Amino acid sequence: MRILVDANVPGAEACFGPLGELVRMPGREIDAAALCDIDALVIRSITRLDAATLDTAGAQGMRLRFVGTCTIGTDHVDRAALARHGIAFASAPGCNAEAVVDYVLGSLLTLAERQGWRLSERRVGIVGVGNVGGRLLARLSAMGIACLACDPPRAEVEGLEGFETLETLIGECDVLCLHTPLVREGPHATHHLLDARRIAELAPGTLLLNAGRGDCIDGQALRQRLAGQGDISAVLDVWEGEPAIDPALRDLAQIATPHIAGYSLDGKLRGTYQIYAALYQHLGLPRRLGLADLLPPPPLPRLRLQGGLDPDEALRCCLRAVYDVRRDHDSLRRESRRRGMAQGFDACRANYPLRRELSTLTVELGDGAQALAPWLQGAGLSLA
Ligand SMILES: NC(=O)c1ccc[n+]([C@@H]2O[C@H](COP(=O)([O-])OP(=O)(O)OC[C@H]3O[C@@H](n4cnc5c(N)ncnc54)[C@H](O)[C@@H]3O)[C@@H](O)[C@H]2O)c1
Ligand SMILES: O=C(O)[C@H](O)[C@H](O)COP(=O)(O)O
Repeated sequence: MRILVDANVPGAEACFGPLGELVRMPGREIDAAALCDIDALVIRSITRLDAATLDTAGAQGMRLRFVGTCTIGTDHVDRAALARHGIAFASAPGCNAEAVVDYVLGSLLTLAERQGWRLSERRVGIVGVGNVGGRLLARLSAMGIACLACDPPRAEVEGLEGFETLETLIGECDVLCLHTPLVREGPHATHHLLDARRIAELAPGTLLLNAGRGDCIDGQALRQRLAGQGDISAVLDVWEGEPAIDPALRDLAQIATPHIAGYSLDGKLRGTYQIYAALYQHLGLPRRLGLADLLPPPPLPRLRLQGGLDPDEALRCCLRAVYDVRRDHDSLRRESRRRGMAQGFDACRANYPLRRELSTLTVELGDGAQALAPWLQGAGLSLA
């Protein structure tokens, strides 16, 4: 059996090596020709598998029978075309959701520090309350932070209680976090969900964060609002036109990162493992590995806090000990200036440094720090 795996999929040798010949390729280079002499394909979100690519490969005698994407998002794959060619498909729901929540908390605490506000005093609107948004809602609520949730597809099925409209969130929240998939058609389409009209409605002082998909925001309208009035802030991890993103928007965003919100080692290995499990099931083979076999111990397992820090400062210390979002902002700026936008964007992702999730850190609370326990635990830290 021949398996083609994106070069940016960790744990691939252990998971897929025993099945046969493993071929590695940069995800953006996987095209119809690459699909012709393989039996299984393991990708990430940068490989576009559209009908034209599959039809071209099909006409050349493709024998591909399984495609797995080690990602949450699936908008890069035409699932109907895969089905038409008789190819099984699996994705990795929720695999890196905790990492995205770490990213959101780190970004909010960084802007709180720069702009002089406290996280506990903000009201946060969450748009898209699935694996990512749901975990964000759970962590912020456990910290006692006021949240409003907007998820019309869920509200339709579960009832309106607990859900607000996007207009309410825009009118009432200081922070708006977008965690929606990219859906181009239908009653709940998310393409330009934040369009020019909604961007104009954001109150001065609003912080807009997008870690869903770039096309969920009209980037040109956001750039105009940031450049013109300069009275709102943006944290952007995802962009229209990746990897050749708009340099002006990058410069105007308070935090600008190269689609790495979910890039913890834990999240990536969970994704690999979910696809490993799906492929073995597809082949009717028993699994020999557990996720714990893939995950190394964290480099920083424990930290001790004494009294004296306020809650935001204490959480910032713990978060930055594990993951500092400012590093990713700086590396996008540096690499895109050095190599050009598209190559710099991809270089940051291909050479991404080791990052673990917040939950891998256990915090000991010393004298005077005990009162921080609910806040830190709510944020996702383990307490000794
Ligand atoms: N930046 C990153 O690194 C990163 C990492 C993981 C996921 N993502 C993106 O985030 C998206 C969400 O991830 P998830 O794991 O929470 O997915 P999910 O499918 O578990 O949840 C998505 C939620 O969005 C809701 N939704 C759909 N249309 C909506 C609309 N018009 N308005 C409001 N809500 C709507 C759905 O009902 C669902 O509850 C993914 O599809 C992916 O594109 C990005
Ligand atoms: O959908 C996802 O899971 C994320 O967007 C994913 O982490 C993005 O990483 P990529 O697949 O682009 O390497």
